[in-house]
Amino acid sequence: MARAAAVPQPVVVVGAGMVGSSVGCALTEAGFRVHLEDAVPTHAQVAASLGAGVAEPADPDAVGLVVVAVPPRLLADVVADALQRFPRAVVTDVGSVKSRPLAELERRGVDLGRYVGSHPMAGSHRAGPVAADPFLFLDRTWVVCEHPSARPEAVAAVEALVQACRARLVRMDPVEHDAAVARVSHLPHLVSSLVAGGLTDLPPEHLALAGQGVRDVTRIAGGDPRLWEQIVGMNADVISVELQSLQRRLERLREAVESGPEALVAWLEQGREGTRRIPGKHGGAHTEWSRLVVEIPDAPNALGRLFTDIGDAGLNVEDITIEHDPTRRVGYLSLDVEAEVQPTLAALLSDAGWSVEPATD
Ligand SMILES: NC(=O)c1ccc[n+]([C@@H]2O[C@H](COP(=O)([O-])OP(=O)(O)OC[C@H]3O[C@@H](n4cnc5c(N)ncnc54)[C@H](O)[C@@H]3O)[C@@H](O)[C@H]2O)c1
Ligand SMILES: O=C(O)C(=O)C[C@]1(C(=O)O)C=C[C@@H](O)C=C1
Repeated sequence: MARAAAVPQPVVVVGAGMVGSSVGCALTEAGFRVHLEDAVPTHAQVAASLGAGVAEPADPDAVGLVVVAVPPRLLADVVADALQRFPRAVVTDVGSVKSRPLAELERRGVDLGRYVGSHPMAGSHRAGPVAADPFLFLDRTWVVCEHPSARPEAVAAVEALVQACRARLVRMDPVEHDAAVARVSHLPHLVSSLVAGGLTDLPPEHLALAGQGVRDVTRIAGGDPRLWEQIVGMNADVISVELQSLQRRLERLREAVESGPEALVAWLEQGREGTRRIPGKHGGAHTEWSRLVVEIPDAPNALGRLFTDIGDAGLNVEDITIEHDPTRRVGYLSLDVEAEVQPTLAALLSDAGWSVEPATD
């Protein structure tokens, strides 16, 4: 694989959890030397065993780049410590909030010439090194938050990191970043938690009716509460204003529900318009895929045979998800494809003996 220019090596990742290990895997895959550190030594060892780098310490004077991937409230401490321990290294962090850690470092009078914060807009509700994914950042947005004291070579090194992880670089000032993520990441998480929390007192026979809709709305609520408390707490001022605005909109929504179809349709239209304004996951225009669901029998190599048949069809599959039916010994593979491709792929897979259904969700 081609090596991206100018990531200063070796790289140290401090915090070998989900994001840190994924950075380690992506950089190792791209040919860079990575050393892993974690307050919990087994995390660094597990990450190393998954291909994220080595768990041995680096020579501090030789280190070119440090990527800090610890929980948000620890960012300022760990960044300050890294700037001291690695005297020649550029230091970045991947924290979900950018203004508060920077302000804290400035307040302490730390020389920030070698520090530039950043934030990959890719993640998961899973935590720890076992969730490491070398492709986590592929074509995803990664924000680099320059600040007035940052040296140009430090900015260039962090931008090279983004490139090496094959992400899409976006430059943004830390305050604007925090305002943007409050609306596109933090508020959605809180609303997801609110909806999911409302399910806890439902009787099992009502929960048995749960379809894909509630699963889509609540997936992110499965994230680590200790991590999300820190993300939300570090951006609380902005999020508080967002919540007040949500509260007013909820009140108007209630009035619309009570007042009849016209007003409610306007709300639902606006919601649909919002979904269309979200760019595709990989930065392209929003696309509505058509979905096919294929039943996978509980038989040796069934999945392997299915992938071979999909490959033989020669058609582009945009996304896949696999689910298991706990009551029958089968799984379901959902294939997202362009609408015009769906009937052809359905016919080819049916001809190959698969049970195929179109899906509307
Ligand atoms: N979860 C996401 O989807 C996501 C996405 C982008 C960015 N982030 C940000 O990335 C950072 C890490 O999040 P994560 O999801 O990887 O969490 P995680 O819990 O999977 O990993 C955090 C790791 O940091 C380690 N750690 C804690 N204190 C430490 C210290 N003082 N020194 C060294 N290691 C220490 C923990 O042991 C753990 O292995 C957070 O700042 C988060 O805001 C998270
Ligand atoms: O995919 C998820 O599970 C996420 O929540 C990832 C997500 C987000 O997109 O909001 C969450 C927090 C991070 O700071 C960046 C990315």
